[in-house]
Amino acid sequence: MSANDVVVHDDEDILTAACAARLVTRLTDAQAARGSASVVLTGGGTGIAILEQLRQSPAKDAIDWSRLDVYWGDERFVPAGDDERNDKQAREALLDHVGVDPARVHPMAPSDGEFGDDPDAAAAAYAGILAANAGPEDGDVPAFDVLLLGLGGEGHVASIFPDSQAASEDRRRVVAVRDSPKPPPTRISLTFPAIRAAAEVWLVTAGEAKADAVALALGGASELRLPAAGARGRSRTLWLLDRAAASKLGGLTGSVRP
Ligand SMILES: O=C(O)[C@H](O)[C@@H](O)[C@H](O)[C@H](O)COP(=O)(O)O
Repeated sequence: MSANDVVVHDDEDILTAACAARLVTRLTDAQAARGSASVVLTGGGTGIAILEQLRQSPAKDAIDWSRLDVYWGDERFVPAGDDERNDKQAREALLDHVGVDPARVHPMAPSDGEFGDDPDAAAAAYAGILAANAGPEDGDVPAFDVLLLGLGGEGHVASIFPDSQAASEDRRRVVAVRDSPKPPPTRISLTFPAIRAAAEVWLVTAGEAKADAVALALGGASELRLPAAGARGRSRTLWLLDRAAASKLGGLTGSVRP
């Protein structure tokens, strides 16, 4: 497992702008090397702010959007047009404004879609989409170039909440989540085995309300109690924080191996 690299920025605006700039570099490098790239998006205020920063950046035109696969790490299981949908928010913030290939944008199913109100069927279908897009050496999940995660104050990532079934799932790559403590209650989420298929995992968060979770995760908390601790990329795990979120790290930045 990769060590945790920690980078701290002054405030949330600089954090999200710098993260958007990193995405340009990471995705253009992957496209130069292999012809295409893949990214896994997250919901939440910080995750969507990164996409807005990217939309506003002239450097976004360096990405060949038609050769990018877009996935989601989790989704709120609500109807297609609902403003709560992570994919709707991502489209409004960025995807509707760039030349993505609709066939390469892979949203999780809504609650009024082909699987009706059955999140287990929708989760299983998404696992099928991941498997269908995995390369010959990838197993059943693509080796995503970068997987973005926001962070909850109690340490959740994607829709993997503390002490939940999703946090201890070691077989299925995508699961339905019910009774989520963060509304809406029903969600679909990648599990740790799917998250860890990514080459790089970037945990991006801002604000004092996240400081305890950041310090505990980087201090070696268990992934069952504090799911952020279990989110690791194969070659890199990068924590991108603002000063407030990093305020309980005791100045610890750089490479941290709990
Ligand atoms: O759909 C969601 O709600 C998320 O994907 C969730 O994991 C989110 O990223 C965190 O809760 C952080 O959200 P904030 O950035 O708004 O704090």
